[in-house]
Amino acid sequence: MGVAAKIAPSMLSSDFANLASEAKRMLSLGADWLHMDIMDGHFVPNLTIGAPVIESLRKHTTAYLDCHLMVTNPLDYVDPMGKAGASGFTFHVEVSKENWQELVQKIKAKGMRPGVAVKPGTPIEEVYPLVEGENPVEMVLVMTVEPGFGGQKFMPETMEKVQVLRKKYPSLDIEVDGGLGPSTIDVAASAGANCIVAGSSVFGASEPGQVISLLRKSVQGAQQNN
Ligand SMILES: O=C(CO)[C@@H](O)[C@H](O)COP(=O)(O)O
Ligand SMILES: [Fe+2]
Repeated sequence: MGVAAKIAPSMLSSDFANLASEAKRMLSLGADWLHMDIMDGHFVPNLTIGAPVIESLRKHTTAYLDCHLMVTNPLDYVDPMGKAGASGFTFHVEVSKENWQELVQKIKAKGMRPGVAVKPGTPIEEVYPLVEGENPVEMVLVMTVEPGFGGQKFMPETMEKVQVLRKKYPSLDIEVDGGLGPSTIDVAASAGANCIVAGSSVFGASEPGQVISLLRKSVQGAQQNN
C-alpha cells in the first residue's frame, strides 16, 4: 500500500469559456483533483488565469483545486488565492529561496495545502529543507517539462528526481506534471509518483474517462510491485 493515487486533469487544456462544465465533466469521469495552472507572463512566458477565475470556479464545485503557481512573487498570491477558494498552493522553489518559511506558514494559515515545485533543471536537493523543516510542505511537484505550456514532450531524465524523493520520503505526495499520458505514465508511476497531472492526453482523448482510469491503474500497479 502506497500513498493514494490522485489523478488531476490540467484545466489548461480545457475550454476556458466553459470551465465549470469542463471541471464537472472531469470529476464525473473519475478525476480526483482539478489542476489549475496560474501563470504570470514573467516566471514563464505565458499568461493564464488568477484568483478571480478560481473564485468563479469555486462557486460551481467543492472539488480539490490543485493550484500550481508559476509566478515570480508567490507571496502576493497567497491571500487572493486563499479567499478565492484554492485547496492546494504549490509555489516554485526557484523563486522562494529567501521566503519559503513565511510562504508555507501563510499558505497554511489561509487553509490551503502547501506544495513546492521544481523545474527540470533545478536540483532536487533544493526541496529537502522544505520537506524536512518544522513547518513542512505537503507535496513536491516535479516538473516533467519546462513550465509554461501544455502539450509538451515528457522529459524522462526528470524521473531520477522522483526516484530519489520516493526513496527518501515514502509517504510524501509526489506530483508529476507535463507530458503525462498512456505512453509515459508507467515510468513515472514506477519511479514513485502518486499525483498525476495530465492535460492534453486527457482532454485530447476520445474517451477521457478511460485515460483517467488507466493513469490510476498504473500508479496502483506500480505501488503493488514495490
Ligand atoms: O504546469 C503545466 C505547464 O506549465 C502543466 O500543468 C501542463 O498544463 C500540463 O499539460 P500536459 O503536458 O499534460 O498537456
Ligand atoms: Fe501545472
